[in-house]
Amino acid sequence: MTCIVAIDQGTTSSRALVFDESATVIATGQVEHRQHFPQPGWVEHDPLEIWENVRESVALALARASLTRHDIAAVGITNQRETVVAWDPSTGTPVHPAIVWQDTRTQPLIDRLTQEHGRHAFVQETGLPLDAYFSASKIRWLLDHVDEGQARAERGEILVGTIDSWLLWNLTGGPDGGVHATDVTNASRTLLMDLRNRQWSDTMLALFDVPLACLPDIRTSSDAFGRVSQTSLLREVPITGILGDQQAATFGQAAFAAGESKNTYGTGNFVLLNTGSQPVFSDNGLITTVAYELESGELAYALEGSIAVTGSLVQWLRDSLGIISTAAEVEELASRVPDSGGVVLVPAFSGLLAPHWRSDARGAILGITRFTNHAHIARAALEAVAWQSRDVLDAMVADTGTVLTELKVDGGMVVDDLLMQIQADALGVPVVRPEVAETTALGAAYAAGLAVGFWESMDQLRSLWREGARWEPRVDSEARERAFAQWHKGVDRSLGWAD
Ligand SMILES: Nc1ncnc2c1ncn2[C@@H]1O[C@H](COP(=O)(O)OP(=O)(O)O)[C@@H](O)[C@H]1O
Ligand SMILES: O=P(O)(O)OC[C@H](O)CO
Repeated sequence: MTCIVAIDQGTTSSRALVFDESATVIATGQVEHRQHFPQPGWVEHDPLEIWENVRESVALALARASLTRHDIAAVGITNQRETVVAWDPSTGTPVHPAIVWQDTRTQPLIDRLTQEHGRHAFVQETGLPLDAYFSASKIRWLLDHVDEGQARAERGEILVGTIDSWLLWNLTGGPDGGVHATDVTNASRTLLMDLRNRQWSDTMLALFDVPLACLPDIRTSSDAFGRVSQTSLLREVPITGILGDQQAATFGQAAFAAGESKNTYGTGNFVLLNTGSQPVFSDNGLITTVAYELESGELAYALEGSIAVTGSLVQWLRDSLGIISTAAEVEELASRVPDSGGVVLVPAFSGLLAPHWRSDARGAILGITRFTNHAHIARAALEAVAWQSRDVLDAMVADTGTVLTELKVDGGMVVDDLLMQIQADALGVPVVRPEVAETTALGAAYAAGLAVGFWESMDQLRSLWREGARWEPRVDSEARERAFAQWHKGVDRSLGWAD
């Protein structure tokens, strides 16, 4: 049997999935990595732990599928985006822990640049506002805090990249000829790429003083990136697909036409709307990004609403409040009550991203009475996931006039049937989950498979999409809008809390 391997390196775990030609998952391997919070607002990962976990998850998946490298036509990579790794190419040793997308340590630099230029000064160039979420300020911080960082980066003695580049370089041999490249979707999250020509922007490199010598080449998402090195289980297999995880999910959902969208529920939530071959800019707090570009010339941009805290809110209920012992228990706890009893939970743990973009917001639980119990808090947490998604989808409708008739969903949280019902109720349109909810990995597999002729066309990929489950809205519009207004009251209270 010939298959494709997709590596999905996410915020909480690394997965490897083996897909056959019908886009069915044959086997998976998954390994979680540690989250480091060395100071408030800081989030770090160990790049070597991630690389090791990727190797282990590939080994697990191949063993479970009883396959060897001879059965694998190509490898695709998809990854948590914006997270930055810097390493010494002579040894392959990271010069600092990875700075994760959620990390806000660079807020002072962003504040200074915003004062000087204005928050939206580079939106036409990059699609993005000046924000600590994106890679550029994290790269600047790394080069400032590593011994002789800037000088070594200028000489190419430090390489810098997002997680896809770190994995690609290691997979293709590391110090022995590793390829330093990235794809256009990952590059579009750095604040350093020119959105129109899809190459590093001189203006942005100068603004953040990032040397070109340390950065990867930007390639299309379905490209001949290199072959896996001799030391790997997958040796000689070509790596032919790379996409940032949210773009990969969009591709895996076959949202190939302008107006098609998806919402992925992972550590955070990310809604992407395909806007076609030209970038569309938002008046309502969304960002503009590249959805995909294929070697064949197919190019699509997207509007994106990025929500920082959704699945991680469930982790917080588990790890910090201790009101559940596994993530899955949130559904049972929340279903003990018919509603949140008037409680609104705004999970602005390090500010709010789309559509508010308020770094001064902080988390709030409002409306607590003597009647409130754990179940109400759990229910309010699920409602917060749904309302945050509604805020972003409303912004998309306002920006593009696209009418939402149903919402395609995927990601780790969509196994939660109660959450899916709450989401349908919050939107007033059906929520639809595909049979293969691992659309992130599937998108990377599709990109890799298209490049080697494993799949022939995007039409063929579209025909592989199969509906798995559907939730119809159950509340009337008056009740829905009343609850939504209550949510906004909570959001207003959370703003301006941090200095
Ligand atoms: N049954 C569940 N109900 C609600 N949330 C869940 C459930 N199972 C997992 N989660 C949440 O989903 C997230 C993991 O989703 P995943 O797509 O694997 O994330 P990532 O790609 O960001 O690593 C975790 O934050 C976890 O709290
Ligand atoms: O790893 P995930 O699924 O939480 O996705 C993270 C995003 O790519 C961050 O922008």
